[in-house]
Amino acid sequence: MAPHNDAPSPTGSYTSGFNRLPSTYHHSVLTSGLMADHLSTLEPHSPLSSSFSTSSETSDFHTSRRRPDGIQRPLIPGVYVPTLCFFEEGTEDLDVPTIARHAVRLARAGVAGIATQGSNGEAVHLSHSERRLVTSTTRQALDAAGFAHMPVIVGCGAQSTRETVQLCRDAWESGGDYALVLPPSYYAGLFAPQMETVVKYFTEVADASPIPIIIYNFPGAAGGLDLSSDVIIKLSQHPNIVGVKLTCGNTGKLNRIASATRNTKATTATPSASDSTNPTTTAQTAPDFLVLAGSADFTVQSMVAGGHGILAGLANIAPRACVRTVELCQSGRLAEAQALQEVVARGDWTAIQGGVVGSKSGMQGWMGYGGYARSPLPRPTQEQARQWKEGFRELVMLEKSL
Ligand SMILES: N[C@@H](CC=O)C(=O)O
Repeated sequence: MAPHNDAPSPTGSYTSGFNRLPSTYHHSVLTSGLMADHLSTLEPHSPLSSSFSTSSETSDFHTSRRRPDGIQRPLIPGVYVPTLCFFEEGTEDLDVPTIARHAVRLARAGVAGIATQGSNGEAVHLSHSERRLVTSTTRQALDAAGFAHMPVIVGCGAQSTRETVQLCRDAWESGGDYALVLPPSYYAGLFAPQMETVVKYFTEVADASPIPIIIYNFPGAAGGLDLSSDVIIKLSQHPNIVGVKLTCGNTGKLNRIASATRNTKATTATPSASDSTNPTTTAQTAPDFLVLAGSADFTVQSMVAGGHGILAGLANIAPRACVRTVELCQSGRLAEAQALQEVVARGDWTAIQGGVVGSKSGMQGWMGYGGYARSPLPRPTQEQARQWKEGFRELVMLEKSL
């Protein structure tokens, strides 16, 4: 394998506010059965103000949010998996049964939630209608397997505010509960200084989105754009911005964000009684603002720094190892967590170097499914496939032992 540095990059790693909707959108959604094209309802928004809401607006945000299916899915601490997307080998069409099966496998392993169309989900390779199909397939598969309580996060970042809002609306209509939003970066050189353009973008998206926003800070996938703790803390005050995924790997930043956003409000997950396979045996507290590490290789560091878990691609391959590492941290057994973390971090180095190509190849080698990324990403040679499989060996052995 070619040498890489340790900086996360999409080339190597792959990688409700329902009550806050513009009134015309409320009306449009409620009268259209949720299925109409809502582009015509886009409206200009108020200019950015220094604070977003009063405490009374935010105090019952989680409990006031309602899905069309009536189920609330708070973001509890734990492991969230940005799922790989699967394609038929010859046609590169979506492999819908495998998408469904994979989501259920992860849910049964004890993860807290699923994220479609993250970097591992090849969002940039999918049309809008394919994105909707992946999300609705995931939602339906989880429901059918008894995981109706499990939140689905949907990657919705795009280069314009308009398209991002549309993707958020598509995500909501497809069954998504939260939108993971990477800032636009193609025209970053033209942005106003001091991140004003980025703050305005997130504010307008959050104002218009029918589902809450999770900020995705991944400089390697955003032309180097790295949101500071000041910017993220400011955005966290918006009632429809409820979390952050930090793939920047900056645990100092994570610590500042976790401490500034802690305990402004709390709610609890209340799994449905009919959810017979729900692994959550007791109600868990959902933080006001969910702070997640964006890679599995700094899970323990993040938990010690006040984080709530991870949203990490490696959990596609080793969900139990990731869940166990988080659980050990939660129960204060840090030496045991660290022992697992070392194996997880070594496995993640293979995932970081191989990205979606290497992760799919390793999954194919160990689990018998995975296939290939969409063209033009290369298909590994036999020798490369052997190397990707070998790179995950130690981690897969750990996974099988749990
Ligand atoms: N390394 C990351 C890449 C994306 O954020 C991951 O594990 O998902």
